[in-house]
Amino acid sequence: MNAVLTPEKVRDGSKAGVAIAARAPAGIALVLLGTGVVGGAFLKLLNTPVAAALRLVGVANSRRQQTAVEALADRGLREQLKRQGDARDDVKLLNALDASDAAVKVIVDATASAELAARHAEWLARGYHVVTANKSLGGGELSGWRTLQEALAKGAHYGDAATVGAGLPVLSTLRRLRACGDGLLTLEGVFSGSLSYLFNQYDGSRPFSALLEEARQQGYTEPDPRSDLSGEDVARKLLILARNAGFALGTDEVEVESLVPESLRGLDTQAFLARADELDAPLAARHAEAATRGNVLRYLARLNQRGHARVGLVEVSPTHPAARLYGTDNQFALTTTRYHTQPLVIQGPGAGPEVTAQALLGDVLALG
Ligand SMILES: NC(=O)C1=CN([C@@H]2O[C@H](COP(=O)(O)OP(=O)(O)OC[C@H]3O[C@@H](n4cnc5c(N)ncnc54)[C@H](OP(=O)(O)O)[C@@H]3O)[C@@H](O)[C@H]2O)C=CC1
Ligand SMILES: N[C@@H](CC=O)C(=O)O
Repeated sequence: MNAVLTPEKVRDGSKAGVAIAARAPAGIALVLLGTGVVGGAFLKLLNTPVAAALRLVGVANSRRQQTAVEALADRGLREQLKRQGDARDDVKLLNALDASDAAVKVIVDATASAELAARHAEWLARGYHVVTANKSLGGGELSGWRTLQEALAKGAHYGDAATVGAGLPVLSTLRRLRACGDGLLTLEGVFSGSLSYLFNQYDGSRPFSALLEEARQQGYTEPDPRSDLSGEDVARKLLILARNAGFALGTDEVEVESLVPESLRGLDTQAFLARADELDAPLAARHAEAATRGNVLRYLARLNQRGHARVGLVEVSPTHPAARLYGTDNQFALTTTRYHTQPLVIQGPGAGPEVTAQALLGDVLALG
């Protein structure tokens, strides 16, 4: 993420929402669910020339929504929505999409809501396209994944580039290899931008919780950072990749190591954040232990050839590829039937508002 677009600036809405709706003609009409870190950055992109053929006809946060043309064109749309707008009502929001004369109608999900993700397949079946940063369907229960596949088999489009690597070309590569008859053998790497940011920097000199707060401020973490620290978000990405490679894994088939102590698990998000310093001592001990052997800690995801999947904290030597990452770098090493001597490696920033919003925009534009 660059220095200009902090979540605070995204959250204050001053940078987003400039005359988005008032342009014509629109080839693609869309509604946006979620105006947080990613949704706010997406609104900014809608104001750039590449989005000229897109028409925003509705936008919603968790409490309010807006479908009025003048309001959607307001410079401070995102901020305005915090104070005013209609009560949340998906039916009314989708009516706005139906009322549009655009040939292509898209629902963009920039939330982390499992309830909304559970509706993706239904929306696809009704003829809308769905573009999502929300991993809860693709990386959730296998039954949901199967329902999604049924909807896709009928020709609907599901833009999910943002769900893995914040838009790094991982899913597209995997699908392309598969379409060419190449099979995934193993998959390994760092699939979390926030955990990468944390462990790339953590050397024991600053409390882990201070780094976590930095990651949160930069917009790298999930709305509740325990989704990252628990390994849940990494497990979702591993499931999305594995399923796209043909491994129909259930959520209970991924071994997940959580970094969240038992005492911090049952709290609401604010209470957890207030006690985040309780993460410090256990991680300092893990770090010191690894350091005695000259090693470092990295949170890795692995899928082996037998379909065994694990995500967790691993001690690696400083020469390990995952030990040489920077910032929010993700790393995906794909060993396949044709890339078997050396893996195909995809690496780059794997979290942050701008790259993630760009992944959403790319998926929307691909529908045109
Ligand atoms: N941050 C990143 O780097 C990346 C994030 N993602 C994914 O993007 C998604 C959003 O993340 P992020 O922007 O960081 O999260 P935020 O918490 O910043 O934003 C979430 C937004 O979703 C809104 N929301 C929640 N429930 C609903 C609902 N039922 N209807 C409409 N809006 C709702 C929230 O509303 P309110 O404002 O009222 O709280 C908020 O505006 C997550 O699924 C995340 O995994 C994916 C790749 C990278
Ligand atoms: N919280 C996630 C954001 C992208 O999915 C991460 O840290 O990778």
